[in-house]
Amino acid sequence: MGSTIGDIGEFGLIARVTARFPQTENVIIGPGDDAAVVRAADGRVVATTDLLVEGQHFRREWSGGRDVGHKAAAQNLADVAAMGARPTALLVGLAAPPDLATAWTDALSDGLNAECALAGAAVAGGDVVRSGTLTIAVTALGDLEGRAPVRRDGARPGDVVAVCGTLGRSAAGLALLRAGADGPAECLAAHRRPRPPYAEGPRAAELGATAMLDVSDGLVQDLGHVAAASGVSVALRTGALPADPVLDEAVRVLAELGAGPARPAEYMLAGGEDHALAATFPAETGLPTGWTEIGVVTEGDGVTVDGAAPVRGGWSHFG
Ligand SMILES: Nc1ncnc2c1ncn2[C@@H]1O[C@H](COP(=O)(O)OP(=O)(O)OP(=O)(O)O)[C@@H](O)[C@H]1O
Ligand SMILES: Cc1ncc(C[n+]2csc(CCOP(=O)(O)O)c2C)c(N)n1
Ligand SMILES: [Mg+2]
Ligand SMILES: [Mg+2]
Ligand SMILES: [Mg+2]
Repeated sequence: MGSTIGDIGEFGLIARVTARFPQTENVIIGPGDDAAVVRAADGRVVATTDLLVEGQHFRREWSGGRDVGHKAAAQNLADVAAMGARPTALLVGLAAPPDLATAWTDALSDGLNAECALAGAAVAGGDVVRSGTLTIAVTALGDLEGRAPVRRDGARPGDVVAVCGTLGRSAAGLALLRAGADGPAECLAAHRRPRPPYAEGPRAAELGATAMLDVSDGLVQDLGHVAAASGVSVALRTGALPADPVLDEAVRVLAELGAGPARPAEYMLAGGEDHALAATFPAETGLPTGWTEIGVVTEGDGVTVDGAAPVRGGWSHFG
């Protein structure tokens, strides 16, 4: 039998957790004092927070500690990137039952580290408390490095709407896990460890993106926030969505199991948690390489798909 966090206690757990986090040049003072001190070349700090709650965002039978670490970091680092900023540091709150294995928290820390490394960030501090519900609450900080933040309210009629990153794979992965399927592996991996294109956030900002966000709840729903904040309409074309043979295969597997929507586009339009970046660019700017044009900004309100109001929505926690 391995040890549990109840065996080693709060300060044992803090020592164990913090020993796993590397120091980076962004973090001037890391874990061990009352607060961290994080470098921001810019004088402004981008800050964002998102929680992962067992049962709501992950299940321990479907995701290991390392997966949850990757996902907790990714969903926050993606929000920093979506402002056009470079992630610098994470603060990690862990609420956990005392019988949680230390092997699980070690794996969580390793997953946090590995995902942070992909974005150039590091864990700079956090908190641990006892709780019946396993919860990971992450705050991410970022540096705009002199750039203007890319908000949700800057889309203008005539702009091009584009995405970078996968769409629908995470939702398909979750549906596959629910249906007891063991592949396509890329979809299961997308649910367990989303791969946001971090570097594309600052790049899109430099290239003049007028609005940007990461797709957490579903493309249509999230672009609805851009439309509302900007006072415009977003017109999407399903034919322009990036082709994804892996998603096509997942939908075939799900259809055989009698599970899930029939068309890949439905996963791409309504599936959350891929943390792709969606942005609007002035038509004359052109798109950065690696981005796919999926629609245009027009006068009006709301999001349309192929000229009509979409039927299926995205994720909402409270119905
Ligand atoms: N409890 C809260 N107190 C203050 N602000 C909040 C609270 N919850 C959300 N917000 C703010 O509301 C805005 C929208 O939050 P939301 O969580 O939907 O965005 P997101 O983090 O990009 O998406 P997601 O959580 O789906 O990844 C953000 O600016 C967020 O900081
Ligand atoms: C076990 C389990 N059940 C359901 C889901 C699906 N899910 C949960 S939250 C969310 C949207 C983003 O959340 P937030 O807005 O909190 O960032 C989605 C698509 C999951 N991942 N795991
Ligand atoms: Mg949030
Ligand atoms: Mg977001
Ligand atoms: Mg959400």
